Amino acid sequence: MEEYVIENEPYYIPVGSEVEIFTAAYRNHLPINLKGPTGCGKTRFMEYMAYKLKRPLITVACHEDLTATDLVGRFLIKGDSVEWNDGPLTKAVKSGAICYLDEVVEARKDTIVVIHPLTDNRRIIPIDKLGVILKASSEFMLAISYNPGYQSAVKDLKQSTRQRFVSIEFDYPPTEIEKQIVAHESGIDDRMAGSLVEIGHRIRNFKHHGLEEGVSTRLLIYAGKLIHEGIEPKEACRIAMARPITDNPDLQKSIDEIIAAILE
Ligand SMILES: Nc1ncnc2c1ncn2[C@@H]1O[C@H](COP(=O)(O)OP(=O)(O)OP(=O)(O)O)[C@@H](O)[C@H]1O
Repeated sequence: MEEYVIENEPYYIPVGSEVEIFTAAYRNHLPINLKGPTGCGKTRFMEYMAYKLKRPLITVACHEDLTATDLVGRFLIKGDSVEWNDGPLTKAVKSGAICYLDEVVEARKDTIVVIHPLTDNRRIIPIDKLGVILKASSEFMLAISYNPGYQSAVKDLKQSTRQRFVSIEFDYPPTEIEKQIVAHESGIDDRMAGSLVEIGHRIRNFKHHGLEEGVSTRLLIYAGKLIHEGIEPKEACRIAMARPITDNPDLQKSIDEIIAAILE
């Protein structure tokens, strides 16, 4: 399990009472759903909490081909024999790790059903292929993340799944905290970090004018890193912010204008 242990404290600035809420949920065996846009700090928060609670963290990036077998485990042929291999969820259940299913709506419906008996007071996982039912270690926790921005009728969590989790809502950090994060993570000075955050805010306002999602804290950090390496700031913002978030030339042009105005 050593590979899943987080040895050094991850850099994380709390933005509200999420640390206390997560801790209370953990102590009470409540599964947690982190809701929020991409790149706003959910994964970093999970790493931080796993470190604080001294639990290994097993992260699974969910996708549409992810099967229940991928999570639970499978038999693999090894030489002349067949060996059972625990999947990430089973590993976490046995060892008392925190299992984090990132972007859980991407997973197939039958995959999501596997987590149901683990998220009520039974806290069990049936392993059909072995004919056993495992009871989760008392330190085990299940967390999922979910981006409500991409919500569609086809890709949504069923109420029977949703109502098994307590939810913490995440959003881009408030201005002062986001500045601190961008400066810390990219190495640029506070003034430049302030400008990047301001550009970020202006771009986020476009969300109601055709932009699917605002620019993430992650992208602000990317822009900062490029600037720190010596890339001209306006160019860095264009390639780390304007280009990634939209292919629409009109929107890109408007964003380029914002960048030019702020980085005069
Ligand atoms: N409160 C915070 N404290 C410290 N760093 C933060 C915070 N919020 C965001 N960050 C920074 O933003 C970056 C992006 O966050 P993260 O990777 O956690 O996003 P995410 O919400 O998990 O995105 P996705 O849903 O796409 O996986 C992190 O690498 C981290 O540097």
